Amino acid sequence: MDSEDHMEIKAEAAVAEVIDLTTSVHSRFRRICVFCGSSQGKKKSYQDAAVELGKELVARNIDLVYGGGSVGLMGLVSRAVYNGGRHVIGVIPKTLMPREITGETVGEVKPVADMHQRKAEMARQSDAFIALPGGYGTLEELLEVIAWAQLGIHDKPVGLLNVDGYYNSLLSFIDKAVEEEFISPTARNIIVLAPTPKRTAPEVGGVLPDKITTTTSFISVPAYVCSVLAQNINEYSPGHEKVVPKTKWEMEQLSYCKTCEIPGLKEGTAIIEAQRGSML
Ligand SMILES: C/C(=C\CNc1ncnc2c1ncn2[C@@H]1O[C@H](COP(=O)(O)O)[C@@H](O)[C@H]1O)CO
Repeated sequence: MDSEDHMEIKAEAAVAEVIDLTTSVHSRFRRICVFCGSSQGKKKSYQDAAVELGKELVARNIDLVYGGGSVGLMGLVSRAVYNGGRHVIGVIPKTLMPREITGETVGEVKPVADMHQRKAEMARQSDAFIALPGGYGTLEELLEVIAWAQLGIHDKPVGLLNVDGYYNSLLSFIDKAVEEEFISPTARNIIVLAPTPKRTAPEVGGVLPDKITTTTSFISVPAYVCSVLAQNINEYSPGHEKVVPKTKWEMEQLSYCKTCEIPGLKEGTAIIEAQRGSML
């Protein structure tokens, strides 16, 4: 047995131990919203991470909120949670509902009018967010919940599962924005953690780092990373300053009456969306 094999066995034992420990951990979250690709991505590690994240949620008795459908990583994570016996809520805009677009959704389907409502509903339903690799849709969803956290619209943790360094360039960009003083250093920490699973980490051999940082290296075992991610978002408390307190959003969210179903209101009249702030 060469030293690499030996290392791998040690790491697998460590993973087993971590999973064992975490299955008995009770999360403060009941539901987590996962943003991820409607495609599966090129590397198997992306797909493995989706399945492992789903299993980790099950192990922690956490239900899933996601964008509905069975395509890509969305399908993998939702089936892993559903097959593990947890509740799955898929929030789908009516226009995406035809089966040939999204595939067969497992669990509960919440139809919504459009993409804006979908994001609001996914946020309302969840206690935390985790992004896996994905494309434009995932990026948009991820950046919106980060921006909302910065503004104080919600104070829910946002986790990033940086599988195989997929998000390294985004993280470098964010670091650049901090350096150039467009993002405050404290707002940088809205992203709870960014593990980089990499098969290069003898230092991991059975030892759990307290916190994962962007530079932490990992043996490429998504289960381990998912487990630590779940633990770290569980411990998150917002450290950044809030521009507008949540209570103010609750008071001042405006929307415009489109259907005019409210007696005495003219179509297009601004109304206070009383529910919205309290939903988030
Ligand atoms: C256009 C494609 C598939 C369409 N099917 C989708 N079904 C449900 N939700 C979707 C779909 N495509 C995008 N989404 C949402 O965006 C996120 C993923 O987008 P990405 O661009 O693939 O990262 C996902 O979280 C959904 O909310 C074929 O791609």
